[in-house]
Order: sequence, then structure tokens, then C-alpha cells
Amino acid sequence: SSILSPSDHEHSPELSSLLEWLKQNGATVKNVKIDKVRDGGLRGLVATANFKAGELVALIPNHCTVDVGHYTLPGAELAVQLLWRQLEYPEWNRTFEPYWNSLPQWGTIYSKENWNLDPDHLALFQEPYLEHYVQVNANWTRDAWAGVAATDKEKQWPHMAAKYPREAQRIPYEQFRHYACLTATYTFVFPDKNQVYQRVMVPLLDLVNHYGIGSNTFVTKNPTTQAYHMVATKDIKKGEEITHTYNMDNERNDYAALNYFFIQRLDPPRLCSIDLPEGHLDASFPEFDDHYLPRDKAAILAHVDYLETKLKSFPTTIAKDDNLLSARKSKLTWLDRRVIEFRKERKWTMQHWAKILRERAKTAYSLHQMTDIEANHNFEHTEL
Ligand SMILES: C[S@@+](CC[C@H](N)C(=O)[O-])C[C@H]1O[C@@H](n2cnc3c(N)ncnc32)[C@H](O)[C@@H]1O
Repeated sequence: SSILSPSDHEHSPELSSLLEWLKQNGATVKNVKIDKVRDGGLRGLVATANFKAGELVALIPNHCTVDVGHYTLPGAELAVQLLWRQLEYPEWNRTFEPYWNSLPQWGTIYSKENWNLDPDHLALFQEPYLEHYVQVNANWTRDAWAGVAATDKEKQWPHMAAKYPREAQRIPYEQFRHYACLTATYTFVFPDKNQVYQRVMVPLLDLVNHYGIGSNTFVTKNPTTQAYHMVATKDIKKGEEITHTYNMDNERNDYAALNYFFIQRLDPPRLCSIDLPEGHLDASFPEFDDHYLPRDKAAILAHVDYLETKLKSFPTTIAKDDNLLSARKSKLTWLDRRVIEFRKERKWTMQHWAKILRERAKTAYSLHQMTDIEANHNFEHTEL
């Protein structure tokens, strides 16, 4: 069934049941609806009344949420725990049906945890580093499923499934890797009652999309009631999309593409983290590019050289990528298209910054070593 709500703004049966279930269980979900929020049909949360800054947008009690494991664990290991819990507590599992049904179906969401490992698809990145990053992560999911990952047995599926062989047999790999993606991308990190940070599935709040600087809510956990509160950080008008900042790393497209499989055109444009001087995917780069890009003439020119050499090394140009994306009889899947859109956006941003840096180099200072003549000159001045 479709994960999208119909265009007449009525909720699909799945989403109506979610809201009903939450209300029956003490949640506050009054002035919000789940709707298509972007051209591509992206689902998100929308305000159905005005909210003032500081006002509560939604409250989800702790008993409607699921702690899936320690926040440092990869999606595959969290998936093992979630599936095991569903088998171990069938009654509890049944009561959560309205929530499970609100989650996206297999094959509609991707992240490094459940990526398509077809080499032709990975090659679309035009970047070996990103290909490897996806491979390492997706292979971990595959290995945890097969029970051959280099980690504790209890973190791998066959060991946990051994207790429920018949039920476990009915769970296909497709579902496992989908769960690995969900536990990594549809979860929040919050401390439990013992102050241990957990990955938590929070119904409804996990339908809110990411927005960087300028998002209109944040999520907090009440230390006494353990409930999750979504609070407006600015006035929100009726009809506006509700957003929050998952993390600022997502403001770089390589991070967002690999971890959540979306890309953005940002204003001002931001380079991929791997295209920053000494940048890499696992670092946090919360500030604008301008704060990271060099000021010293030699360093600026070195970075312009990096960007231009890299741009020349790509097998396709932006124009070629555009042609591929707009070709009428294209055999590209939506997954392929997203990766091509990613690489096109990456190139565009590299060109943009190369141009700005080339300008900046014209008036930049130099930290080059003093020549003998300069040194002698300074010495004479000191003597005087
Ligand atoms: C926590 S869920 C948010 C709800 C999701 N849109 C849904 O309908 O189930 C995270 C997923 O939403 C999508 N998403 C979140 N923020 C986005 C954004 N700014 N642009 C595009 N897609 C986004 C990505 O597919 C991501 O994996």
C-alpha cells in the first residue's frame, strides 16, 4: 500500500490509526497532520493551526516509544534487537501494530545500512571513497544477518533467531536490512532512565523531516515523565511544514546522501565534507564553508587546484549528468537518479567555490617564508 496520504488531505487508514492509537495512549497530537510536503511526494508533518514559539507541538509518552539499543550500535545490530523483541513479546508487538504500519515500506527508504550494492549503481557516485563507505556499512548489515560479522554473537541475527527458528524463518533478509535502515534513520538519541543514551523510535515525531538552520522545532525528553516533547522554536503558521534539525552534518550532501539518502541545494551552497580541506565524512562540520576554506594565498590556490583537478577527473560533466537525468527513455531507477543528482550537485558546488576562491586569492595575504633580502631588510630595521 502507498505510504503517502491522499492528496485530498485525508489521512490514509495507516496514518489515521497511528494518530488514533497515539491519542488513546495519552499523546498530544492535536494540531498536526501528516501530508505530502514536497514535489516528489515526500511525506512530512504539517501544522493545522498556528503555533507560537515555545509552544508544545506534540507530546509522545514514553510507553508509545521503543528503545532499540545503545546509540553507538550500527543499524544492523539494532535491527537484531528490535526483531528479537518483536518475537519475544508478541503481545507488546501486537499493541504496536499502528506504529509499525506508519513506517515506510521496504524498498522506499535507503541509507548506508541497506544500500543497493550493485557495482553499477555504486559506480554512479564517481567517487571510490563514497563507494567504499557504502560497501563497508551495507556489508556489515549483510554479515550481521548471516552471523559472520566480527562482533559478539548476540549482536547477530542467527544467534538471536535460534530461539524462534520457525518465526525467524519467515523474516526475509529484505525486512532485516529495512529494519537496519529504520533503526539508523528513524530514531532519536536520548538517555533512558539510567542515563544511558539509547536510539529511540518515537512515533509521529519520526515523520518530521530534516531542515538545517531555520528549522522550526526541537525535540526534548522530560527527565521526570520520560515523555518526548516537540516544541516550536519559532512561530509556525497553519499549513507550514514542521521540521527539526537531525544534525548539522546533514547540511553536507555526502553525509545526507549516505546516511539518509536525500540531497539538498543549500543557500549558501556547501561543499561535500570530503571536498573540504582535510574534510572527511565522519567529522562534524556545523559551520558554513566560508569558515573552513583557506585565507592564505598558497592554501587557497592549493584548494582551487584540488577542486579543478577533481572536476576534470569526473567521467561526466554537469551537462552530461543533466542529459542522463532528462533522457526520455532512460533505464535509470529512482535510486540511480538520486546518485546522479548527488554527483551533479557536488560538481556544481565545487565549481561555485573554485570561482569564489580564485577571486579571493587575488587579494589574499601570504604566509610564505621570508627571502634573504626580506630577512636582512627586517634586521636592518630592528637595528635602527
Ligand atoms: C525520520 S524520516 C522522516 C519522515 C519521512 N519523510 C517519512 O515519510 O517517513 C527520515 C527520512 O525522511 C526523508 N527526509 C528527511 N528529511 C528530508 C529532507 N530535508 N529532504 C528530503 N528527504 C528528507 C529521508 O528519506 C529520510 O530517510
